[in-house]
Order: sequence, then C-alpha cells, then structure tokens
Amino acid sequence: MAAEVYRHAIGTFQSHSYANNVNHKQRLRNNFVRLVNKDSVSSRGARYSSCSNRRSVIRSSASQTSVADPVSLSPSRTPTTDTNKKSNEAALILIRHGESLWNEKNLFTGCVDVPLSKKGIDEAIEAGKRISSIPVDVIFTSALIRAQMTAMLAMTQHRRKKVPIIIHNESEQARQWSQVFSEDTKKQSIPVIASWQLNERMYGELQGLNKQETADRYGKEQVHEWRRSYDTPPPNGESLEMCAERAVAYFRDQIEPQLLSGKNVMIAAHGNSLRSIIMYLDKLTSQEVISLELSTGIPMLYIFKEGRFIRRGSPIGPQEAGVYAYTKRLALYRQKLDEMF
Ligand SMILES: O=C(O)[C@H](O)COP(=O)(O)O
Repeated sequence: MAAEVYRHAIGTFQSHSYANNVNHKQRLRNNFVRLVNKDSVSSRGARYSSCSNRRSVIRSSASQTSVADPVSLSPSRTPTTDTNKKSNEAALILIRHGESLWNEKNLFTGCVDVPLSKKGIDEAIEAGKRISSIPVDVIFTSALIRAQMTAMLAMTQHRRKKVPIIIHNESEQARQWSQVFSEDTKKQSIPVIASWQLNERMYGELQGLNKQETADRYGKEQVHEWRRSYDTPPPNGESLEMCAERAVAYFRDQIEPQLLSGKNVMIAAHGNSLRSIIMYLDKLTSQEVISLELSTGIPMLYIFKEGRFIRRGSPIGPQEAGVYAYTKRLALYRQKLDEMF
C-alpha cells in the first residue's frame, strides 16, 4: 500500500484548550456550508477554514469518500501566474515543520501558534541540508510560526544562498505592492507566500490537552479516530476532510500553477494539512490516508511532470545521486551549483 512508504514515525502530541476561538463556531459552521457546496469552494477570500486532500484515485463509496479528481490537470488549469520558464516539469518539496514546543510536551496543537523546540530547530536545519542542492523558486508556508521558522531555517543551508522574502499574494493589489523591481534582487531572492489555508487542522476542544491523558480519558480508539480518521472531526474541530477542503483547494489554485510554469516549489506546513495534500498527490483513499504519518522536519520530494505528481521519497542528503537522476533539470542545476560553489 502506498501509505506504507511513509515510514516516518508519528510524533506524539497532546492537546489543550484553544485560546483564539472567539469566532470558532461560526467558522466551523462556514466550513460545513462550504463542504455541502463543494463546487463553490475556493481557497481565496475566506478567513479560516479547513483543508482537503486528494491523492490519485479517490474512490467514492460508503467507506471511501471521494475527495477530488485524479491529479492530472485539465487545460483550464494552465498557469496564469508570472512564468518565464517554459517547462512541464518541476520539483515539489514538502516539509512538515520541525518539532514544536507542544509536540515536545505531547499536546494537541492545531491552530495554536507555537514555536519550534530546540530539537525542532535542529530538525529544520537538518532538513535544509538534505535539500540544499535542490532548486527552490518559491516557498509556501502556513500562517503559523513553526512552519515559517522551518522554511527559513532550512533555507539557511541552501547552497545557492538566496534570501527568502515575504510576498503578499492575497490580491492583485497586494501582489503589485510586493513586487521586487530589481532584476538582480529577484535573482538573489526567493518569494515566500504565507497562507492560513496551509495551517494545521483545527483541533477544537482538544487543543492544549495532553494526547496521552486524552486517550486515557476517552479511550485509545476514540482518540485515534479523532486524530486519523478522514471524516470524523474532533469536538468542535476540523476533520481531515474539512482540512482538505481548504488546503487542497489552495494547492490547486495557487501552487499547481507555479509548478505548471516550471517553478520549483517548497511547502512548509503541518502534519494534517500536508497529509491532505499528499492524499491528493498520491491519490490515497480515505482508508489509506489513515495510516499516513509524517515525521517532523523530513523533506519529501515530488517531481511534477506532464501534469502528474511522481513521489520520490525523502532526499537523504545533498550528495544523494538518485535525487538528481530524476530529471535533467535537477541534474543540470546541481552541476551548476558544483561549478559555482
Ligand atoms: O496539531 C497537532 O497536535 C499536531 O501537529 C498534529 O497532531 P496529530 O498527529 O494528532 O494529528
């Protein structure tokens, strides 16, 4: 089974109470409305919501919920963004943030904005070493500091030494205002786009609670269902399906066009927002995704080629020959780096 490929150990986390949820119920209601009306789901405009996933063939049946289309892209999804490269091939790196202070304490974290632990910082740096020879043209992160720190720390290790700069991308005007006019600066920098749609799923009333204590109180099975099932939300929180509604919509609307235009993309996000995106990329069923676990701070590489996503696992290190054998472009880039540095 495809999910078995993801051997990363599950981080242990636990829960607690959610501090910033004044509008929480309203948001959940909105999410449900959006779920009912899936065709109208857009990653733009809304403030807070959940994500959704799709992998390859997501079958629709009583036990296997259909999430989205297979990953091949229709002509209507041709890139509309700035694209000077003409290529139907690109690299996609996914990284779950390094261990956070609440991961360390085994607390359910969800949308709470918790920074990295010391170990998490080391993991982010280590992740950066693993991808240090893979070109990155644009970075997407969630709006949460643990994902943003992971992306920045990882990029400190990159051989090309480009500087990540934050770009506001939420509207045409924001994009205009964020423009970098100097061609030299553009070449020496990497745009970073932060978006709430890539946030961790909202864990509702579990946020801030200890995971082990919650399992002791409600039972292991119940807690496993809240954490790993596709469509059972934790109390007042988001199910993976709800999380996928926002994350996969965002991926399709904002990230795929970049890949289609030949840009290499890195996404630094979270256990469940990335699970939903991987479900989409690998066409996992709602049953298969249950066993998909992501470790903190482990980069995963996909090659986007002819409208399809090809999973290439996790680069072991910058010298790993196999990574650069995947595509001619990666190999050439690596060769250029070797000559320059
Ligand atoms: O929000 C959290 O607690 C973690 O980031 C993910 O937790 P999980 O492994 O319980 O989904």
